[in-house]
Amino acid sequence: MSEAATSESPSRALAPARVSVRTLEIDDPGDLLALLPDGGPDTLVWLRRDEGMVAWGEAARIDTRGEGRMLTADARLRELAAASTVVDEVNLPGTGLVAFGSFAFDDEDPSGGTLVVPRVLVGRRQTPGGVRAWVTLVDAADGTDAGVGDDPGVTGALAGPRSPVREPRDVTWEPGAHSGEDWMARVADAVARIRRGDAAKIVLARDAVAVASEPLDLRALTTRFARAYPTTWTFAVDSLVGATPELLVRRERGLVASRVLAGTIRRTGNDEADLAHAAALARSSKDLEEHELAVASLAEALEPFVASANVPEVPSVLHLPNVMHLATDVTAVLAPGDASDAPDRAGALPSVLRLAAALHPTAAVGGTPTRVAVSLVREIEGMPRGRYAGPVGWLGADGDGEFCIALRCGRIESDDPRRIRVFAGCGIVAASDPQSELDETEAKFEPVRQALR
Ligand SMILES: C=C(O[C@@H]1C=C(C(=O)O)C=C[C@H]1O)C(=O)O
Repeated sequence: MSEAATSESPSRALAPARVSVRTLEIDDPGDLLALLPDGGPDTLVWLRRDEGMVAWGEAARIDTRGEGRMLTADARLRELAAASTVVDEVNLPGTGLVAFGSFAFDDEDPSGGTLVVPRVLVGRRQTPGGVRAWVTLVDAADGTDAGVGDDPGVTGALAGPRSPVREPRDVTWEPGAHSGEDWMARVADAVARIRRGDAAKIVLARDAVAVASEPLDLRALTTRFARAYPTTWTFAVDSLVGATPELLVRRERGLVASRVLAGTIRRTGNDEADLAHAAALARSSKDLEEHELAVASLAEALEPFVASANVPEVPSVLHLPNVMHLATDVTAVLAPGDASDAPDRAGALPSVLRLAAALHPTAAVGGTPTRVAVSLVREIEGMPRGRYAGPVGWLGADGDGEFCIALRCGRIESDDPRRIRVFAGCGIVAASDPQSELDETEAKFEPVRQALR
């Protein structure tokens, strides 16, 4: 889609015309989550295996809606970056001007999408030479001082006042849009449509609402996610919080990577039995078929952007504490964009957000074929997904960054932050059994349930 077409999508940009950004190297602060001053809605987290970023405050915010929500946001961020002053003394992925983003699954969803440029960001990353850490301060004002002249900004950012972390208390659960019985009837409906030949795969999700006695603290939730699921991406962006195992796309210096997951079994807690189940999963024709559909659709969507791609022929089994998934890690080398695609971007590499826009929705969260499956999801699921199953992640002004698929997550309600709506879904194919799919959603709710316990 051209930039001209995307600019028609209704959007609201609260971004100032420019910002002033400065990144400085700091000593390794260790636990990044411990630096967050409070756990309120402006908390931003992107963390995996103790590496990543935490951030807070809003120096700039870009809200978009509609089909072009990601491309519009990408273009707005580029405009902001072009007008801004950036002093980056570290030059690693995640330094300089960085925005965190989250986007709705469905083009028509009123929750649209958001990019936030935080006021303060602290990051840490393993490099061949050891851990490197940095702080980025962003000034929304038009001045040139990012507030770090004599370092009081950095000191203030790292040692400022912190409110006590509020652990979630007295959490009760309310049913979501549909009862378990009702949802299984919807799965049976999807299976019937698939057997009739309407689609090959339809991903159906369900929701539930947890209510705590006090406003939920994003520091408490992300700390629990990061501890229990260190190999997944723990995130908090625009009140969407979770721990997702699925990388939609990473762009780093001309290389792209994506991790396709499809095909799932629940873990039993008995390692020996789980190993046998993992072997069975790797041979299960239902799961392999579901997985192949997902890999093929990702490779096809990536194709126009890359010079070469490596797509393993056989999936591996990803072990998580709650479930195991069939997984395929796809890697590729990007090719510069051509003028017919985006005239202003001829010769430039597509940003990670542009790639995310092209890949979303994958078969892992929509189905196959994409268009038909997404309209069947809308019709059969009967529930707004909001930001669940949409892209969530971050990007830098240079277009590098990471977007995952927002799974194993929930969104804290803005008008009542004691409440969080959580989601889980599964790929339905011709051989799916409604009760097993319901059990699978229960296993996928587990990370959020555990974080709220
Ligand atoms: C849709 C979800 O998970 C997706 C569906 C899977 C499946 O059907 O096997 C596996 C991983 C994810 O790609 C979810 O967790 O909500």
